Amino acid sequence: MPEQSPFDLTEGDPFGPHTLPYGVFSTADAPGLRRLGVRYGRHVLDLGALPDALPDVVPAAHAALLAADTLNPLLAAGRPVWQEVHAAVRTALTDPAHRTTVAPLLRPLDDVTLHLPFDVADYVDFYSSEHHATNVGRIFRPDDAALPPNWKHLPIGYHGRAGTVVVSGTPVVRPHGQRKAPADAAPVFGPSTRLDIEAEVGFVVGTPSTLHAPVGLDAFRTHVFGVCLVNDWSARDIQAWEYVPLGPFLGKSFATSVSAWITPLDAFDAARTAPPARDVPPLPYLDDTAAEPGGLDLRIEVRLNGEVLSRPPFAAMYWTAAQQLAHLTVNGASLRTGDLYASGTVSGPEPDQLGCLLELTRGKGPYLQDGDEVTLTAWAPGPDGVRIGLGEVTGRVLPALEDPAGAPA
Ligand SMILES: O=C(O)/C=C/C(=O)CC(=O)CC(=O)O
Ligand SMILES: [Ca+2]
Ligand SMILES: [Mg+2]
Repeated sequence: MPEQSPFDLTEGDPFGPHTLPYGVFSTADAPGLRRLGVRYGRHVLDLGALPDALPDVVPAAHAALLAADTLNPLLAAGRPVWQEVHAAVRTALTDPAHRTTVAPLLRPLDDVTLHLPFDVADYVDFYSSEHHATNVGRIFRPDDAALPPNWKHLPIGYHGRAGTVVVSGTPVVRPHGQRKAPADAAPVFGPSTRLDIEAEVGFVVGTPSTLHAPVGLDAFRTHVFGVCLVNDWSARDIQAWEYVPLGPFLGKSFATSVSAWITPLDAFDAARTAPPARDVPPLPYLDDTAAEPGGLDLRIEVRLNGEVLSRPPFAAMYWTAAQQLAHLTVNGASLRTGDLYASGTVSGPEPDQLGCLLELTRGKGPYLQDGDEVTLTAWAPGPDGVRIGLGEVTGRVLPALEDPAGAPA
């Protein structure tokens, strides 16, 4: 069989010219050298080499951004530059006149190592699925109303730990911590026995904002560069004991996995959809009734050791990413390039649409075992019936370390 050209994508490939996600890669011949890349089919375009190869297509002014070893300089450059770079990449990959020049810059995906694509500044996690919040409320707080009284007035969130955001493929060591079941007399310390996943979608901030200048709903596209997949690993036993009254802490800060590819926001224009009807009118800064549809029709799939566990529908999220950003900054807090905020666990109304094991097993387990591998994938409808792939976020659970907090010798 003749070798297939990297430009001839398989029919229905979700990484065609309408997707073009950005990442960071290295190759075996220079493992210490990280380079920006764009995924095209089963190949990665070496972005750093593009300005020299195609000076008439890529503005020379962008050469330094593209030669960086992380996406942050490109993220910081702002939306007009994102659009210029995108247009140049698309031309490079789709105009047959450039094939001979571009072909040597395409590396087979199987030959590269993918890295965390951006330096994460702040990390925030929301709680914006009504189905998830209702289910978790019933399990964690059976004597209270399932949704707290503030839930339909603001997108609840908490600040997570940016330094432990890891790229897809990074193993996750089972964390140690304190836990105490209601019937226990005292807490015990040890490896989590209720390690869980949370299937989420992440939004990556490019353009920073200034202190005291809230980012309104209409400025979402100015600031948000793109979308990734997130697995917010959660130790339910640690979480249940520690979270009152300040919220999640060590039960979630040990690792948060993100996909290696960040897909530009504009790739999801055909996937925009109206969010569910809000039965409580939001305050003006969150009122999106006059705005462009803020929901996104992303179809997520959760697999445990290869077997499909559920298919959470992102279109069912109550609060949108634009509302989350407006809320995140309404007190005057500023955004930094590389801020990551995640949607919160995505769950739909059906039993096979739940985004975590806590819900899938109604709080009874089983939870993750050592050696288990969890993979989230997703796609969205694109123009003309094509699929926009979000890649995957995968991670395997490694056994807990031996007594990491043992008494000093
Ligand atoms: O309701 C709670 O006490 C806790 C909920 C979560 O663990 C969810 C969380 O991290 C936010 C989310 O992913 O929706
Ligand atoms: Ca979460
Ligand atoms: Mg986490």
